[in-house]
Amino acid sequence: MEHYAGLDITPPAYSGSREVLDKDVFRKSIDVLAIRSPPGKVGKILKSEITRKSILDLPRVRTVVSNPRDPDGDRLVLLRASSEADLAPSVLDYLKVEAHGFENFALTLDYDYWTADDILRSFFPPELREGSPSGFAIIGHVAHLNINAEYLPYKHVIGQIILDKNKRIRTVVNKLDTIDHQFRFFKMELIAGEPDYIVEHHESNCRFTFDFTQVYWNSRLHTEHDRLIQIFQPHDVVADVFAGVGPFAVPAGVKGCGVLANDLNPNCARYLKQNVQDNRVSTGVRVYCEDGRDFIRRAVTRCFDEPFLPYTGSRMSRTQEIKVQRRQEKAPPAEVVLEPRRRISHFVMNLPDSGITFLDAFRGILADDVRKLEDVYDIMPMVHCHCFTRELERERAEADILQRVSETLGHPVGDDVSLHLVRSVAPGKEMYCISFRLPREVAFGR
Ligand SMILES: C[S@@+](CC[C@H](N)C(=O)[O-])C[C@H]1O[C@@H](n2cnc3c(N)ncnc32)[C@H](O)[C@@H]1O
Repeated sequence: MEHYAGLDITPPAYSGSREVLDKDVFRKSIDVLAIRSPPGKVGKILKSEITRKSILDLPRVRTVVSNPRDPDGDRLVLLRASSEADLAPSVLDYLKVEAHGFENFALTLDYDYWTADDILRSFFPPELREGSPSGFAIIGHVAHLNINAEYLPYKHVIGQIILDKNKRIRTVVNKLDTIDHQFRFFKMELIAGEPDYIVEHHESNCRFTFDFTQVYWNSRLHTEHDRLIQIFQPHDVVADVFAGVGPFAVPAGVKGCGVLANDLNPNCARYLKQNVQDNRVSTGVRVYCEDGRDFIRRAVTRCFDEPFLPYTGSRMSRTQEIKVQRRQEKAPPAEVVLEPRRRISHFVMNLPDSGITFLDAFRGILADDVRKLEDVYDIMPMVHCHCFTRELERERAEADILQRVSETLGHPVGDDVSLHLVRSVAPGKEMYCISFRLPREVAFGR
């Protein structure tokens, strides 16, 4: 309970219906001490070091109001006090000189004043007050909650409060237990607002549009997306095996990378294409919709046979690119030799549940009798593979992941390897990203 020198600034205990929120119950009148001040002196009183800490300072509440009994006369400056006894002697002495005396003022706080947390705590029966479900993820205009079973009877009220208290939110959904096992998106139920699930979400300075009911999106991964995007150099080619709607692929394209982006979910591929267009990276980002294993096997040939245009430091339109290409074919500039990009520098594999099991697809991807891939792949690609582990202790987690990776590759990973703890996804379950250089023995092996 928050006390302001005798003032009880807490919402009233809820006494209305538990099915439908009765907003009137949250109206509360608080007797506040005020001083009468001539309009010309209000500024001085507000700024005074002596009174500063005694002035009422509540969010969204006006501190200086007109006197209901004398609207054209003195102003009322509201204090953090219910009576003169709450004020320090120095403050009383100062105000006796500067102001025209004290007055009681009935301050009304209502539903609009209280925060979502205040209202939820007041609304729930005492046994549910701790840990009330006010946390949610925001994806575009959608608030996404994961409500615990004991709060489910109140889900519509919870949704209503979140909707009322967050102006950007138009739709509130609760995650249901069922997950689409292949494409990793959750079933959800509408608990308040409009049934509009097509969101426009911003991440890594890019705009993403997608239907939140049909594709995977997790805002908690944004630092992981940014981390890998920072590792990519603008001249790199990146193959994103499980690209979703493009949180790695699109920003990488914006950075200048050539990107082969793939997702087996046709809805992902559809929105990925749209996001590529909306962020104007169509020339650098190519979209595929196939199984990750096939995509890994085809990526090298695709990049070799249809290389990405050289990185020139700027994003170009298709027409500009063609012009540059023609110019280079005719007379490449003597000082800067811009090579078409035929080599994949990074594979990204964010499907933590089963990503490691796809690593066998790398066996022999560079064993090609026709194309001279040894010359192009003087530097081997890095593979960034996300995965889960039940091992919570760092050394054991690393050993567990390394063992599974080596087993599926059929070869130990070399020295160029690092592991990054992405986040704890559940009690006893951590998400890691293992980054390793693809061993030559694996890629060139028959
Ligand atoms: C965990 S999500 C990651 C999406 C995105 N990369 C991100 O970071 O938000 C995994 C993605 O892999 C896709 N997927 C699942 N199985 C696949 C497969 N066999 N081949 C290709 N994509 C697959 C899913 O549709 C989903 O979009």
